[in-house]
Amino acid sequence: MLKTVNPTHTDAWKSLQTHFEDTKNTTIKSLFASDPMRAEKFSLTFNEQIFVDYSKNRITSDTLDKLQALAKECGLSAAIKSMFSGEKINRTEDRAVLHVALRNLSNTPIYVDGKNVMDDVNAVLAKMESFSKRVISGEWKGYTGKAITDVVNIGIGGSDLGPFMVTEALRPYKNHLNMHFVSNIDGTQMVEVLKTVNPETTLFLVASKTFTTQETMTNAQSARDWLLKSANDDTAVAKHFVALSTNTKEVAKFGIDTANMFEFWDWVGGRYSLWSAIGLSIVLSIGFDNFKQLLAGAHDIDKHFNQAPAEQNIPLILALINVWYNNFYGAETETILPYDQYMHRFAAYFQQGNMESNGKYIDRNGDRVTYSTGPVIWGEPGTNGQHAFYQLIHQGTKLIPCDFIAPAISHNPLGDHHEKLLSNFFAQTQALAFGKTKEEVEQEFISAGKKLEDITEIVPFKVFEGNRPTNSILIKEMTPYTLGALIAIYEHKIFTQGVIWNIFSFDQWGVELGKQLAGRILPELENNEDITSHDSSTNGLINLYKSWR
Ligand SMILES: O=P(O)(O)OC[C@H]1O[C@H](O)[C@@H](O)[C@@H](O)[C@@H]1O
Repeated sequence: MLKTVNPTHTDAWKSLQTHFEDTKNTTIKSLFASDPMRAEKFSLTFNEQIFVDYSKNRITSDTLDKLQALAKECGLSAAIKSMFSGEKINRTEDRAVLHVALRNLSNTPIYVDGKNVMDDVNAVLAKMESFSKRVISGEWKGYTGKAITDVVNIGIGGSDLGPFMVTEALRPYKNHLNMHFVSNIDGTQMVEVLKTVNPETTLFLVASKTFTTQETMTNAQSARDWLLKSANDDTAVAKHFVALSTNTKEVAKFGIDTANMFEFWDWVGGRYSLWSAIGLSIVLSIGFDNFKQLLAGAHDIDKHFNQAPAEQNIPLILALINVWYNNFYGAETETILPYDQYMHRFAAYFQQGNMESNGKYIDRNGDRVTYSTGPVIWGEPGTNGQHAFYQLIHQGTKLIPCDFIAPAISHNPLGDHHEKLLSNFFAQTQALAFGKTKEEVEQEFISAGKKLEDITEIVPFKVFEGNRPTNSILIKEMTPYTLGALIAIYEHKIFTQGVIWNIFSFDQWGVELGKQLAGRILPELENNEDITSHDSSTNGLINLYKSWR
């Protein structure tokens, strides 16, 4: 069972507070100087393929022990058991949280309401496999008898970000099918995609857990109209539209044959759904065997998270380190910085994963929390970020813990590009941790033939105080397996933090109010009447829009 514990009332929290006061002036530099074994002590390897170095943090063994005690007092072990055993831990929606069942390749039974969910999971996987084989081989034909060349995934949020991020990250594994993703209600995105595809050879995947999301339904309707303009025959829809959803009724209502529906279940959260039928675009892009490798990587992390001792548990340690910065140092944000162009959507993916999960101010008792919860997540691929926002990370006034991620082996070994890329990956965490002292700056000037009296004014600007915390995650090669594992590491990090912060990580009520208000405003935009029903700002904006359109 999920215990509800106010983390700030635990003994561990109090002890961490004292520990923080005692150690807050210790620098990463001094921690390295006092322990030649530090990097070895503060790093872990997963399956000889993912190496996590967390030594460049403002932590000691003592810090980690106290953070581990906090996780324990907050009931983490029991919470993990509750999730994996299908308990309804998403209490505000009365649902189990079982993305782990979707990749449970061990096939051990997992029960929800007395039913083993693995039967349904395996049946849908088999359906995805046979369907994808038919599409990839060209056996599945469009309405004029031609094979499919283009796949358009229509979905938003969790029904877009995961599949798009993964298909991009695994581009080296992709087949001949051209993949497109349309999420935005802005007609521009759909129009631009439709310009590049042929109705005779395009397959649309309508991806929506609820099948009621305004953006997705509007985009799907426009795509359907576009197809029928060419096909002139309703039966073409069955050859060009499939649905990925939990809502059979709405799928049928939309006019998609439920035989072409790939089902998933209410115990799959949208932002955790890339492992489900929502991953069909991934399967079509890289083939079922590669998709299974993605599941295998995640499943192996599930086992690791469940079984590895606390001091060797990668998701747990990463979660604890960021609780330390978030709740004791007052850090507000975290960056994810992949040194891999294929992973250009990875930070965006975990922006939803993390911020929709842990962006909550109500605790599990329904009370307002008195401490900071989920951080702001942001990031861009290196080295682009270096030439954009790293200035602030190096010399700004804010503490920004960073995760650096890079593959050791490149899929595109072009000249010395990868060595150059990785030299930046190594250099940045070094610069952030150790900085550059006044003396070092002066020495550099002197070596370049300058006189001390001529440079005193410029010196302060060139000093880097360092002590900026980072994790380095070095991946042997970005494969479906290692990507699956990496995603699952971040998922379990989010879960762990949600347990410590005593919040419900698997609902998302915060997205509802805006939707509700947009629903009220939409009919007001249909005429040219002056609007007076809102506050003066909203009225003014609507009325100006109406006069300008
Ligand atoms: O898959 P759906 O039902 O279309 O939802 C799409 C998105 O809608 C909302 O913004 C939230 O509920 C997200 O978690 C979800 O991913």
